[in-house]
Amino acid sequence: MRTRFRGQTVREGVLLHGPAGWGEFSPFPEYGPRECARWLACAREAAFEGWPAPVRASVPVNATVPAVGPEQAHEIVRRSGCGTAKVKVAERGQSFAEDLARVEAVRDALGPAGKLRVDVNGAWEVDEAVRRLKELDRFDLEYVEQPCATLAELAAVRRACDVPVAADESIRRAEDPLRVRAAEAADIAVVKVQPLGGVRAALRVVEACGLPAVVSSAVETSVGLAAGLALAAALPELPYACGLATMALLSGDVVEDSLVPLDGMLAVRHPEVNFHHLSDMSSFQIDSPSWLRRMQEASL
Ligand SMILES: O=C(O)CCC(=O)c1ccccc1C(=O)O
Ligand SMILES: [Mg+2]
Repeated sequence: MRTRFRGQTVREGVLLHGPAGWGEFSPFPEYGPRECARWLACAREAAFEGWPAPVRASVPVNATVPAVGPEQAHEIVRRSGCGTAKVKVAERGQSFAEDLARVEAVRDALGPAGKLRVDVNGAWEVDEAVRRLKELDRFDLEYVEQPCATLAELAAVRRACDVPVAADESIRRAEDPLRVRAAEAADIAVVKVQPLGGVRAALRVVEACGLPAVVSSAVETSVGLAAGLALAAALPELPYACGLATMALLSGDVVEDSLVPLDGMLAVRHPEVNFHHLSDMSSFQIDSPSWLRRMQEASL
C-alpha cells in the first residue's frame, strides 16, 4: 500500500478463476472463518456465477483520503479528478486539530461545489461527535460515516445534528440492516460486497435496509473492486458517489487496465488477471499455505 490505511501497510488475498472470470478473496487478517465465509462467497460468485445485469455503464466515485497531513490530502484529491472526497478522521494517536487541517485542505482542493464526507470508523462518543461535527460542518459535510460504534449512538447523533449519518460497520452482518432501519440510526447505508457475501447478497441487504446505498471497497485489487462496481452498476438507485477509487491506495495491481476513475467515473467492467504482470513483480509475495488454510476454514 502507498500509505497506512486501517493500520495496515500490506494487502494480501487469493485470486480465483472460474467460467465467469476472476474473483478475489481478501479478508483482513483479524477476520475469523465465520466472517471469511461471506468474503469467499463473494469471490465464488465472481468466478463461477457472474453478476446481475448492470443498469448503468459507469459509476461516480469518491477520492479516499487516509489520515495523512494536509498537503498530501490536498494532492490526493487534486490528482484523483473526483468531485467527491471521503476523509478519514479520528485516527488513533492524532488530534482533532489534525482532522480539521486535513478536512480544510480537502475542501480547498475540491472547491465549493465538491462534496466532502468524513469517516470516523466508530471512534467518537455521542457528545464528542455532535460537538466535532458542528465544527467540521463549516467545511460543508455531505455526510458523516459511522461517527459512533453502536446503533443507539448513531441514532442519538442523527437526532442531535444536521449532518446526515451513514452506517458502515453497523451494516456488515446480515441481521443488522433491518435493525439499522428500526433504530432510525442512519440516512445512508454503506455496503461492501466481500463482507456481505457477494453482489446478489448485497443487493438483498440494500433492499431490506430501505436506505440509499453507497458502495465502498475493502481496498481490493481491480479484481475485487470489479465486484463492488458490479453491485453499484446493478443498484436501482445510486444517488451518491461510491468509495471504489481505492486503487490509488495500492502500489500495484494484478490486471493490465486497472479500475481507476476518469473524471470521477469508473467504467463498469470485469477485468482479467495479467500473469506477466504478476510474475514480473517481486513485490507480489504471498504465504500460500496460510491462505489455503484460510480458504478451507471459510468453506466449512
Ligand atoms: O469508502 C471509501 O472511500 C474507501 C473504502 C474505505 O474507506 C474502507 C476500506 C476498507 C475498510 C474499511 C473502509 C471504511 O469505509 O471504513
Ligand atoms: Mg467506513
